[in-house]
Amino acid sequence: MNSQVITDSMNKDFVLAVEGLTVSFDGFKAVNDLSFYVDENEIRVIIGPNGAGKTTVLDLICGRTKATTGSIRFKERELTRMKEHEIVRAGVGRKFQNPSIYEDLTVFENLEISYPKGRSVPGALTFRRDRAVKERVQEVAETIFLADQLDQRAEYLSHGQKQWLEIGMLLIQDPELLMLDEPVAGMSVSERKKTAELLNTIIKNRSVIVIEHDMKFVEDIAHKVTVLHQGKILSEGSMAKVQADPKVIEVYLGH
Ligand SMILES: Nc1ncnc2c1ncn2[C@@H]1O[C@H](COP(=O)(O)OP(=O)(O)OP(=O)(O)O)[C@@H](O)[C@H]1O
Repeated sequence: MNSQVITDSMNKDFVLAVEGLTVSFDGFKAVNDLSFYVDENEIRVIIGPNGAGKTTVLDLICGRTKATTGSIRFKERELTRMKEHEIVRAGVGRKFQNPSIYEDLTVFENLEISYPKGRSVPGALTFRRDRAVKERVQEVAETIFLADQLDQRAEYLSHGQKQWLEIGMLLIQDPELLMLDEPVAGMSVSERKKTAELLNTIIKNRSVIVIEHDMKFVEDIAHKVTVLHQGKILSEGSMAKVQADPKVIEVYLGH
């Protein structure tokens, strides 16, 4: 263990601590002895060439794929020993590349059905719960720029709005760690800008991990960038640092 790892792992402020993480598919290590740490209120962007292991890292954190060895600590809990739904309940939200919204429901209904069922409302009377849900839906709709579209069926939203709605469906559960896989793919320039704004707003209460190929967008949001290559960290640090790293230029940015 090098001194950087020792210093990092002793700091209790990390929301997420990934250490020595490896997953082997029939002997092929898609993620290979990976360690990284995410702070509270941090936007971490993971970049790297196709097949670098980016999506597999998110799959491991959310419990969709089981680690072969290593540890994933989220606020003192060991995620590698937990099931996917337990990890969601512990406060980890994950958005996949393709939106999985309900096209035939309205924006309001999509958000409403994502409101956590077990969440207690003071006084727990039905009308109180209904009011709490409504207020929360309204609040989230404003954050995702869809407050004027609450009654619209999701199928009529633009591609970008559908992506925001899915982010809203995760936000309503108030995750402390939100993971997004290529959130601006297929978006217009103005939608990309608004998505950067959205991420910079929601970060106040949580940490976010984003996988992204759009370097302009990465520049707009990343507090720190982790560059993956062949399941390992090739480079890590500020956008300026990784952009100037000859290794990163050689395997990724120069292409
Ligand atoms: N379930 C699996 N079984 C076997 N191999 C897998 C599995 N999941 C991923 N892989 C392999 O692991 C490697 C990493 O894949 P991954 O999807 O994590 O890369 P990525 O960095 O997200 O790439 P991209 O930018 O193309 O999405 C690839 O070679 C992929 O084929």
